[in-house]
Amino acid sequence: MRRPPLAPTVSIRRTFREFWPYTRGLRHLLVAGGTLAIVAAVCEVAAIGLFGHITDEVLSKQNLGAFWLPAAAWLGLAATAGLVSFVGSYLTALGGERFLLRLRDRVFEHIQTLTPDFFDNRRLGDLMARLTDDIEAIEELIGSGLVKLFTTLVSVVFFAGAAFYIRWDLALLTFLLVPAFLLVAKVFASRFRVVSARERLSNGIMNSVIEEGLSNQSLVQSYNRQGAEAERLHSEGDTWMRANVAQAWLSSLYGPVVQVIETICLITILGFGAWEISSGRLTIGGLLAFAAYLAYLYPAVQSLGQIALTVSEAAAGSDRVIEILTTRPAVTDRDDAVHMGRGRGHIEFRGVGFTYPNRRRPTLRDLSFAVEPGELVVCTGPSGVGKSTIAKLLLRFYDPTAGHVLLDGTDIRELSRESLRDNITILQQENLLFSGTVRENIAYGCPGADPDAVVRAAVMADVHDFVTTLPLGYDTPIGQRGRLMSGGQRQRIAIARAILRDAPVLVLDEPMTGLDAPTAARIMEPLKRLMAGRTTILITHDLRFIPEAAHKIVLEAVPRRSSRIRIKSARGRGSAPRPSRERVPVRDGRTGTVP
Ligand SMILES: Nc1ncnc2c1ncn2[C@@H]1O[C@H](COP(=O)(O)OP(=O)(O)OP(=O)(O)O)[C@@H](O)[C@H]1O
Repeated sequence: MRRPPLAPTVSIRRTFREFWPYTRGLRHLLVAGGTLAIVAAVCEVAAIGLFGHITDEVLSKQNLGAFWLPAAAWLGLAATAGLVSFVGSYLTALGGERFLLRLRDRVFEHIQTLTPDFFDNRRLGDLMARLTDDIEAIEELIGSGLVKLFTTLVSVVFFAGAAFYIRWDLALLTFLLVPAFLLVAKVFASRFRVVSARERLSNGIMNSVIEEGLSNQSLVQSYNRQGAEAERLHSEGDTWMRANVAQAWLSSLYGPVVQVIETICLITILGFGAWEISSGRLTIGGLLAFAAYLAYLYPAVQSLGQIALTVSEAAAGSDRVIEILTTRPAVTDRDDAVHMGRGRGHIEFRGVGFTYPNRRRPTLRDLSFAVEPGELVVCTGPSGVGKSTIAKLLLRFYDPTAGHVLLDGTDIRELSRESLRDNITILQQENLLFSGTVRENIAYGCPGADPDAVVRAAVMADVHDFVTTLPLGYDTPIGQRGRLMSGGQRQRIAIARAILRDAPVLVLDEPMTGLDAPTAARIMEPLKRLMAGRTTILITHDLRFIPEAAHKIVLEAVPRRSSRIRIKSARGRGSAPRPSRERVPVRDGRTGTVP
């Protein structure tokens, strides 16, 4: 399988510009967290000062009387530092988690504005990884990461300031080695970003393999493909492992490299300090306090470098989230889109042509037909000729590349998608149910529906008697995608949902697919009740149960680059066209028209 490319790299500045607005209303938490962390650092600086004082005034002079006051002050500082760092960490975590929640909501909201084409061209597991792991990585950059960066920087300034205060010349000597830290951090961070991008991609692919493997378990087991699936996961897991090992290699190497630089610094300081003490220019307490400040300072400098690695990792995640956020929906509402109320249900396709994105050959060309309010039209024709595409155009999952689709005489591009879709109910080939209860699934299109209305819809859909036999009746869970139900039961629950929704236009896309003849015949009764009084486009191969009075649209694939449409009476194959419409010659290619 072809591996998808890495998401385009985005600069850190752009990442901040993109995600910083999401911290609005949370910044006070982050600022409070940062401020408290600074207070904790100040307490630590002061505590180290007291340590130096105790060494010089108590230990060197063997004066126990001078011990108690600084010891009590030290204890007080330690308690204050503990308390403020606890509250600070909590507030930072609170701000970070709220940021995460907000960002995930936003990305999910955005994803739901994208047309089905976006999902058809991507793997679900990868999208899930972007909505979970990658978003968490961004939080580590913008939320808690920013606070950590700020507090670490402030700690560096404090400890360095304290070290300068004790001995500026020693401190200066120490600081000569700081550029070495920065250089190492820079080299590691750039390598880390490349490796992290690969790891993120690999994580997405591995999630996809798990998601596909688990959701298709019945297919996997019935085709004895368990070994192949395990192999597929192993192979992706292996790629992911390699990326992780490369990450671990870099971050493990980073520690010792920095440690060596740190040790060089400490030895230099101690040597220089010993010389200063022997010549009487520095006390032991002064040297110990100085060394203690350095012991705090170096880890802070080191964690600045570590933050650079975290930033690289987070940037790889944010590239993938920004890639989604910058994807524009193929179909949008116009600024002046009309919000129509309940329509009459007159449908017209006028000279419609359509080519799927990334396809060169058109699926529909110059297609015209009209359906009167309340009328049933059956759309039939060979597989792959474009029948379901008609439903997608009607719902504005795509816009036609030529011509117009009209609802009650208005081009549907002029309507808001929400109001258009409120007027249309689609019953798809594969019944899409959620893993809630029977009641939740029936009421899916009508949240808050009256329980009696749910039961009435179930009665009309011929599913009520069955539901009453379930252990919890309407509150019985139907399993993942309704898999605890039979195909016919799923279909009837979907019909009840459509009845409850009560839209004037109905699109039935192969409602009999996968059902045997008796089940299909049984479904036909509730379907007729559903269709009564609604404009219905029934897409089907199965003409056995087509109502007598139905008119037919036959999409025909004509040899070489054309297909044509005919409208016939449903009473017999090849019978005369409807009186109000006439067949016209096939025009330029794939489809012909009946205007
Ligand atoms: N998202 C898509 N991207 C690209 N091509 C697509 C997409 N969906 C469908 N097609 C192509 O468009 C053509 C028409 O598909 P459509 O699903 O409308 O056919 P159909 O007549 O409903 O077929 P069937 O009866 O088998 O369901 C097919 O050749 C199909 O491969």
